[in-house]
Amino acid sequence: MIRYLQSWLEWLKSFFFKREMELSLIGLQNAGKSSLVNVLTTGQFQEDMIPTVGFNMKKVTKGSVVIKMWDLGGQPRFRNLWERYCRGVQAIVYVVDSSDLEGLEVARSELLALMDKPSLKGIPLLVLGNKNDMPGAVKTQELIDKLGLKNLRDGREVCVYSISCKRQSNIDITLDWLSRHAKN
Ligand SMILES: Nc1nc2c(ncn2[C@@H]2O[C@H](COP(=O)(O)OP(=O)(O)OP(=O)(O)O)[C@@H](O)[C@H]2O)c(=O)[nH]1
Ligand SMILES: [Mg+2]
Repeated sequence: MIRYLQSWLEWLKSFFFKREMELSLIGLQNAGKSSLVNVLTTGQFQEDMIPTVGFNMKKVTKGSVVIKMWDLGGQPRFRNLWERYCRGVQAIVYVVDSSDLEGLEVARSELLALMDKPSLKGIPLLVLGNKNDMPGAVKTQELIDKLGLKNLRDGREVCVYSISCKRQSNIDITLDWLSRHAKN
């Protein structure tokens, strides 16, 4: 009876007291940022996506947490926006196409340059190796090495997951990680 009452109170609390978090999704063009936003907000994956021009904003609610997501364009001409949209967020989500070996080199240099900005010091980083459904996609450990993530762990929380928006694999742990980083 007490357990029932406790869970009911939890539910009531989550209904009335929502916490908000803001995050930015960045990464090269074609990595799957907008696909991830779609999967998180609608549960649907689409093959035919339109490249993001500038940025979009979407919200998703997980329990008592409202997650506000800035989805940035990854083409070279939009990358100068990344820093501005990462300032002050609770988490930065860096999406890479883990099946694009040539792209990983550029993904690495863009990420390291961004993480070097003093304005983004200490902001937790979640790296998502997307498209793990593709043949030849690199595994988590290889992604850590190829992106030079060990160099970033100094004073910043860094987490890496291998995901697929298409197969919707590891989307649940991604959402859990995000909601854990909401401000109290
Ligand atoms: N096989 C596979 N394809 C995916 C996956 N996620 C996304 N894609 C495809 O990758 C392409 C690019 O996806 P987007 O979500 O538009 O990529 P983006 O990172 O938002 O690209 P920009 O907006 O240009 O920065 C689309 O054709 C998607 O269908 C995945 O997990 N597996
Ligand atoms: Mg996009």
